[in-house]
Amino acid sequence: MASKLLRAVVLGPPGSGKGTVCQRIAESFGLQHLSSGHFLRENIRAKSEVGVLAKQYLEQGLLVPDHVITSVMMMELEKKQSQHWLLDGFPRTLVQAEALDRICDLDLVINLNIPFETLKDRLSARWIHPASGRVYNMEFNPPDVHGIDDITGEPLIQREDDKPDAVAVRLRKYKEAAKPVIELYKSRGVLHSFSGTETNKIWPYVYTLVSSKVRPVHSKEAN
Ligand SMILES: Nc1ccn([C@@H]2O[C@H](COP(=O)(O)OP(=O)(O)OP(=O)(O)O)[C@@H](O)[C@H]2O)c(=O)n1
Ligand SMILES: Nc1nc2c(ncn2[C@@H]2O[C@H](COP(=O)(O)OP(=O)(O)O)[C@@H](O)[C@H]2O)c(=O)[nH]1
Repeated sequence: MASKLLRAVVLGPPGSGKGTVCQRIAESFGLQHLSSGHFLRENIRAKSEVGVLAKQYLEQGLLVPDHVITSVMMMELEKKQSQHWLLDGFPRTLVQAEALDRICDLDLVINLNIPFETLKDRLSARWIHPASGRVYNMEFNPPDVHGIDDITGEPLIQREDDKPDAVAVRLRKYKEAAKPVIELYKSRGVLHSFSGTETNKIWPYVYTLVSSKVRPVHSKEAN
């Protein structure tokens, strides 16, 4: 199998399971999972310059300006040059995709196609542990103790932008912005789309696809 470092992206609307799928890929293949939303929320908590600027956009379910998120991601990617990585939530627009093009050639783009009603239901039941970015769902993967993070014992919160009004705006904006990005990757032959309402059913196909590019951490072959 090629030893080239994997450069992969997971695309999909809010609630489509990007974070869930990326976490599984990261664990199974030892890849770095880089979530743009998580970096932005960390900056907001730290009240950094980027965080202060980004806060107003996230609260309204809007995208932060391209140059802001691009500079955050380029800084993070620079630190990970010698590792396999997987991007979650970036690129979100054609301008962001073009910026990413300037620093790497993508090997794989995974596109999650999930019905609108399913997205709305999932987001209203999503709870997160803000410090780590761990994601729970009151039906799909509830915490051991209601409202409490399994690992740290700290309280879980619901994101402001998971409230119904913000969700509708986010989903509409996603469609508009993502269309040219999906077209670009399709035209390059790197796009792989997966449709369905359950992550557990999509996951085996994603696993097989990623296995064709990187060796799983726990496979017999790897031991
Ligand atoms: N390239 C990006 C990525 C994220 N965001 C902002 O960060 C928020 C949260 O991003 P993320 O965690 O990726 O969330 P969504 O995909 O919107 O939802 P999710 O966790 O639900 O993927 C977005 O709504 C948006 O305001 C952005 O402006 N530009
Ligand atoms: N009911 C259900 N919830 C899921 C499924 N897959 C993921 N989730 C939950 O749906 C929410 C959105 O998933 P997440 O991975 O955060 O999606 P993202 O917004 O695309 O990153 C989270 O609360 C997940 O725990 C699934 O197959 N069924």
